[in-house]
Amino acid sequence: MTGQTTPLPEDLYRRLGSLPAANVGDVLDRLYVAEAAISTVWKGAKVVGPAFTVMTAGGDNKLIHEAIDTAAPGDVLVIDGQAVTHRALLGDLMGRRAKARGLAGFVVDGAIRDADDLGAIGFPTWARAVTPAGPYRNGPGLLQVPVSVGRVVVNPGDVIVGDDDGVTVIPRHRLEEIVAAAEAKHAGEEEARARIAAL
Ligand SMILES: O=C([O-])CC(=O)C(=O)O
Ligand SMILES: [Mg+2]
Repeated sequence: MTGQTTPLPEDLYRRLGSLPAANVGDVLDRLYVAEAAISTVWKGAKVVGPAFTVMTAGGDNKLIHEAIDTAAPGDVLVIDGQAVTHRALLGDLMGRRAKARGLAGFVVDGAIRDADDLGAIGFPTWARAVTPAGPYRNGPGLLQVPVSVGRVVVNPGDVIVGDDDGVTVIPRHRLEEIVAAAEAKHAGEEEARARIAAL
């Protein structure tokens, strides 16, 4: 199955782009937040976009190459690498191809390499580990199936919100409700900041 993801309504990109992943997680009852090991490989990365999912055998990136070629602009590749960290599933060359295709970022339950170069090209990437050891490219793997990343189930089209704190996953059918609730939560925190500053 390689079905295309549905882009988000434009205003939701803007609204989610100004919300911390933490506040989005808060209004999901603090569930749907990838465990801490799934962390940004360069500081300042931020992503919002629909998940294009990849399940791959540990240490093998054959299906990630296919995903880079077939995902839609704006998609976040969410890669279930079985939490294997002794081989990097991708690096800056794949990041450059993904960026050239207009993809929005990588979230990898596995390892990556070339972390500094991914930062230099500004391609948002979260991963469990960084290692210089390269991948194999034999398969197997699957595209656009439910996957697990950082102990959270991600379905194709779920909405990924990633920042310096980590990655939160919004189930697609709850998108509008969760964005509105997270905005209220964020506004409440901004008020608290102002109150504290005035003490
Ligand atoms: O060699 C690979 O398959 C992964 C890699 O380092 C790159 O994409 O730069
Ligand atoms: Mg490389």
